[in-house]
Amino acid sequence: MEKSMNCLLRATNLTKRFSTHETPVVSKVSFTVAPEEIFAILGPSGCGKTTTLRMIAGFERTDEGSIQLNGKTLECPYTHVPPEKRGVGFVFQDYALFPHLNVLENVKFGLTRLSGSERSYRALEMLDLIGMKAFHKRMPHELSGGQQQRVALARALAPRPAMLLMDEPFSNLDAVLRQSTRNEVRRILKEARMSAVLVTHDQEEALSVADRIGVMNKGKLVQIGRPEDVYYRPRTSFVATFLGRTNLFPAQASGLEASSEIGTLMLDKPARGDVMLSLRPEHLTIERATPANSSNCCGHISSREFKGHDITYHVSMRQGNCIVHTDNRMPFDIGDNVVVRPLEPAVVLEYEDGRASLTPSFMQDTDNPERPL
Ligand SMILES: Nc1ncnc2c1ncn2[C@@H]1O[C@H](COP(=O)(O)OP(=O)(O)OP(=O)(O)O)[C@@H](O)[C@H]1O
Repeated sequence: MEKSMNCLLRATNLTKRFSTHETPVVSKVSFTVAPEEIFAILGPSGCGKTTTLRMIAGFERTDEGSIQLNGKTLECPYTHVPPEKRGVGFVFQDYALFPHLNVLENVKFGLTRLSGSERSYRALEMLDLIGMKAFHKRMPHELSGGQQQRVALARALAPRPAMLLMDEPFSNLDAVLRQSTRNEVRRILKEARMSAVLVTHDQEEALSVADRIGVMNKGKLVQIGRPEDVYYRPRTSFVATFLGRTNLFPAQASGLEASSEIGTLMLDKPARGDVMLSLRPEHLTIERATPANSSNCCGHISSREFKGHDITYHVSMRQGNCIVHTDNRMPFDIGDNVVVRPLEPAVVLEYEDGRASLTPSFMQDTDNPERPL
C-alpha cells in the first residue's frame, strides 16, 4: 500500500485499451500528488504517459480505475466529469496561444467569470508572476519560445485551477532555453503554490523540475520516488539505464557482499545468488594498476571525455566496458592500466518482466512501485 500522505490527486489502477483485444497501453497505473507538489511521469516514447495525462484531464475515458481530485471523483466506471468541469489547467508543448490576441488578452481569455476590471487585474498579476508584465501588449509571434511558454503557463494559472497538467511543455525549446525555462517554470509553480503533473521523456527535466517522479515503461509505473531515490536507488535495470549512465555488473551475492568483475562489492541490501548490480559512474573511481593492487580486476583506459571540471573514462575490462566519472586531479591517458574501485555500495536490481535470467533472491512485490525504498 502507498504511504499515507496529504493527497490532492489520487489516480488508482488507471487502465486504457484502444482496442479490445490488445494489451492495455496504460495498465493499473496508481499514484498520488500532494498539494503544491510537482509530480513528473517520465518514460520513453510510446510508454503511455500522454494517455495517462489525458485520462486525468478527462479527454480520454478509463477502462478501469478511478481519479479523484480534492476528494471528488472525476472518473470511475460510472462517472465521467468533462474536462472543462474538472478544475484543472493545461500546458502543452506547442504553447497554444491565440495568435491574433496580445499577451494580456491571451491570459485574460479563460477568466469569463470575472468582471472586466477583475480580469485585467488577475491577468496582470499572473504576468507579474512570470516576469512579463512589460510585455503585455506584445503579440505571440513577437516573443521567444520560452516567453510564449511562460505566457501559456500564466494563462493556465489565471483561473486558479486546482492543479496543472503539463505535457512535454519544454520540448519545442532549444537546449539552452529549455534549461532556463524549466527552472523558471519550477519557480513560478512553487511561488503560485500550484501542484502539477508533468509528462516528459527527458530524464534531466524530470530530475530537475519534479519533487517526485513516476518512471513509466510499457504502460506501467515501475518506480515512484524523489529524484535522488530513483536516480541512486533504481529498482530495475530499465530505471537505472533510463535515468542516466550506469554500470551494470552481473555478480554472485552472499548477504551484503557480492563478487564481481571489479572485485568484491558491498551491496545496498542483502541478496543471494546471481544478481545484477548497478553502480553510477560517479560512484566508481580508478587507480593506476600496480603489481600490488591489480590482481584480476584491472582494465585499461579505452577512451576519455574531458569536461573541464571532471573526466569520464571508459575502462575496457575482461568482460566489457565500465564508465567512471572522476575529478581531473589525477588524469589518466588512453591505454593506461587501471584498477576500478567502488565508492558506494552497489544497488541490487530487481527482476524485470521477461528478464528471468538474473533473478535476485530478494525479489519482492512489483505491483507496488511506491513502497518505501
Ligand atoms: N487514440 C489512439 N488510438 C490508438 N492508439 C493510441 C491512441 N493514442 C495513443 N495510442 C497508442 O498508445 C501508446 C501510448 O501512447 P502515448 O501517446 O500515451 O505515449 P507517450 O509515452 O506519451 O509517447 P510520446 O512521448 O511519444 O508522446 C502508443 O503505442 C500509441 O500509439
